[in-house]
Amino acid sequence: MTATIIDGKGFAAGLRERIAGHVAGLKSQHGITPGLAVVIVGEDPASQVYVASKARLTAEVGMHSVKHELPRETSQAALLQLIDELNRDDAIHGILVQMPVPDQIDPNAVINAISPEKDVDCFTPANVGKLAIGLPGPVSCTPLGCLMLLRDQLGELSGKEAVIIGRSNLVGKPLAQLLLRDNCTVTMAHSRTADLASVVKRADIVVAAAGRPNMVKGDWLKPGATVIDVGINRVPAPERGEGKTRLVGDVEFDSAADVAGAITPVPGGVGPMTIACLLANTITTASLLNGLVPPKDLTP
Ligand SMILES: Nc1nc2c(c(=O)[nH]1)N[C@@H](CN(C=O)c1ccc(C(=O)N[C@@H](CCC(=O)O)C(=O)O)cc1)CN2
Repeated sequence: MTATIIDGKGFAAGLRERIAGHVAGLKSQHGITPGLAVVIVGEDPASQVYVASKARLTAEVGMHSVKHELPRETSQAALLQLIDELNRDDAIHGILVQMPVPDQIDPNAVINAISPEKDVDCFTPANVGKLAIGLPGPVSCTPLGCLMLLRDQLGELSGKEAVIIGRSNLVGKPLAQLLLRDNCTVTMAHSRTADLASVVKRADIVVAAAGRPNMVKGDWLKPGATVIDVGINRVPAPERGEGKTRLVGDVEFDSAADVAGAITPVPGGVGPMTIACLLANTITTASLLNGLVPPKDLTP
């Protein structure tokens, strides 16, 4: 293995320390305690873990942290009613509804119910539009985390060839906007891209966000490429015992690490950045809601 391992977990810890400093500043200089409400509907085990971490880390940086756990059978109307209350609650500056939601709830109805001013996921059409044209506002959490890691690793991104595999609203599309802003030449690849391996081969930056375990192989990569693996896939791990599982990314780590210049691991890469950037966005929305300029180090 020759690649540098990008320590997303460590970077996220440092980012949370800086965020704690900004929280202290907002409290002491402006009397504002940023508040984040996280909402989960149902008992999906992975979502429960993520939501518990979000609530705990929100409190750890000194913010007001609220968690709403609703039963699986909650109606859409009941969820929209809660969102409406949170929209009107002055102690809350950020609202996050954990995705996915159960089938009886339309995710678009949920997203559209959240006030764009408190939309810390950057899911609402208003904020997606602001991101596209570069206006201040929250930035999609996982893409912002990827951008921070890339800037930290490479310094200047201008002129780099970036290939993003996956065109989701959550990761692929917003990350393309951010990399374009940093003057990368961006190619969006997806399940219908012809000869994906040769498209990836020309990239200085490869972002794998396809949701397919171990899809990107080492021999697809340009030597020295920087690889950001957004995939979080739980696969069987019989070597650990019967019924055991382990997490893998969308990149075949061992073969990729022999060719790449730098690579994020799974776990410990992009995942922890997603939650740290959620906290960063809460500082951004708390600042904007109070007529303040958000801290430069938390925004793209
Ligand atoms: N409303 C939202 N829902 C979802 C989002 C989101 O950004 N907003 N993203 C994903 C899940 N996600 C955050 O909610 C998330 C995924 C993974 C991690 C993380 O830290 N992963 C660890 C491994 C954890 C494990 O052992 O399972 C890692 O990669 O090191 C954080 C957040 C879907 N829903």
